[in-house]
Amino acid sequence: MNSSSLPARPVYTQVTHAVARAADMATQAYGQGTFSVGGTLLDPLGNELKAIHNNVVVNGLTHDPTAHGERQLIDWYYAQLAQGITLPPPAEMTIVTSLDPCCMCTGAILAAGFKVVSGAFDDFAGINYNRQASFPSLSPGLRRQAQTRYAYPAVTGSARGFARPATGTALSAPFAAGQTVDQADVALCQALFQATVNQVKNTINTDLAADQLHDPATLPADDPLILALKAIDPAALTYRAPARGLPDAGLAPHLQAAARVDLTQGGSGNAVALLDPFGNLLLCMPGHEHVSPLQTAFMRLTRSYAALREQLINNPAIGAEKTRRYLGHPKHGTWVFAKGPDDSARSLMELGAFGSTMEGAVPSENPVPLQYVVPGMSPTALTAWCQQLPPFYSRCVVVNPLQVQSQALIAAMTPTL
Ligand SMILES: O=c1cc[nH]c(=O)[nH]1
Repeated sequence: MNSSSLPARPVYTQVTHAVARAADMATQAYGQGTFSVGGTLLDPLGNELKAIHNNVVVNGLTHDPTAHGERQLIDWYYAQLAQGITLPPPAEMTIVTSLDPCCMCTGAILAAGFKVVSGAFDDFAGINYNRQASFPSLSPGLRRQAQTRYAYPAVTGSARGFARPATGTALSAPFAAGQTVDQADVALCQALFQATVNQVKNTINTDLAADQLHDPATLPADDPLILALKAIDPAALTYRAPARGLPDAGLAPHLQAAARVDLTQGGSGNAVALLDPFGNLLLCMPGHEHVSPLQTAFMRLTRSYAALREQLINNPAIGAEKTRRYLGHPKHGTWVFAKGPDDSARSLMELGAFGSTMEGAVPSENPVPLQYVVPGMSPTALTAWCQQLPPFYSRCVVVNPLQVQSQALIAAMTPTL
C-alpha cells in the first residue's frame, strides 16, 4: 500500500489553512477537556495524512501524559510503517501544530527528522520560548537541526500581539500557494490554549499527598490491584529500596534484565525503573525502538503507569480512592535510568516527557525524582543543559537528573552498560 491508497483527505497548500486545521483540532481538544492543542501531518503535496489533538486528559483523568499532538502524529507515522504502509520519509513530512512544540515533542520531532510549522508561541514550555528561533535549550547539533526544520510563518493582520514576521527556516513544500498566516488563525490557537491551560491542570490535579499514600506491598498477593500491576511487570514489588529515593545494588538485576531486552528491541541497552515513595519497585521496562525512535524505555514506562492508573480508577472493583492511595502520582516516586541522558534528541524527548509526567512542580520532600546509574554525559554539563530548558522545565518542574548515591549499584551496572 502507498499513501495514495489512504482514504481521501484535505489538501493544504496555503499555510494559513493548515494552521486553521490545527486550530480546529485544538477546538476539539477543548471540547474533550484536555490541553487545547492540535495538529496535522502533511505529505510533500499537502495531503493530510492524519489530524489529531492532544489526548493527555480523557474523561477528566490523566490518560497519557505524553499524548501531545505532535508526539502522537509521529507515533502514528511509525505505526503505519510497521503495518507495511509506504509513506514519504520524515524529512519530507510536515507537522503543522497549533502551539510551538514542547521539549518532549521537539526531541521526538528531531529524533525522527520531521519538518514543523508552528501557529502560536508558548512562552512557558515551547522550545522557542524566547520567540527568536535561536533555541537556547538545544545542544549545538540539535540547534542546527531545529534551525533547518522549524518554521514560524509570518502572521498578517493589524491586531497588536498576533502579527509577526517570519522566523525560523523558510517554508518549503507543500506551501507554494500561500506562506503567511491570517492573524485570526493564530489568535484562535493561542487564545484556546491560554484560556484553558490552568483549568485543565486543575482538573487533573486531584492526587493525594505523599503522606496520605499506603504501601501496596501490604495488600494481599491476590488483590486485583496487585494482579494488574504484576500483569505489566511480574517483578513488581519484588525489590524494595532501603529508603525513599535511595535505590541500592538490589535494583541492578532488574535494570540489567530490561537493558538486555532493550538491546534486542532496537535500543542502546537502556532501561528505566519506577520506585514508589516506600521504595517498592513498581515497574521496570526496556524500550521498543525497533518500532519507533519514540518508544524508549522511559516513554513506555511513563505511559504504562498512567494507563494502569486510569484502568484501575475506571474499574468499579477498584476505583479512584484505592488506586490513588496505593499507586500514587508518579511525582512522589523515583525514576531510575540505567543510563543517564546524553545530548541526543531522544534524551531531550525523555527530559521533556518527564516534565509532562510531573504536570507541575515536584513536591519538595522528593528532592531527586529523576536518577541515573551510569552517566550519559558529564553531570555538570547535564545540569547546565537542564537549566537552559524552557521555564516550565527549568523553573517549575526543575528537571535535574542526578546520579544514584549507591556506589554498589553503580559498580554492579557499569560493566554491563
Ligand atoms: O499537545 C501539546 C500540548 C502542549 N504542548 C505541545 O507541544 N503539544
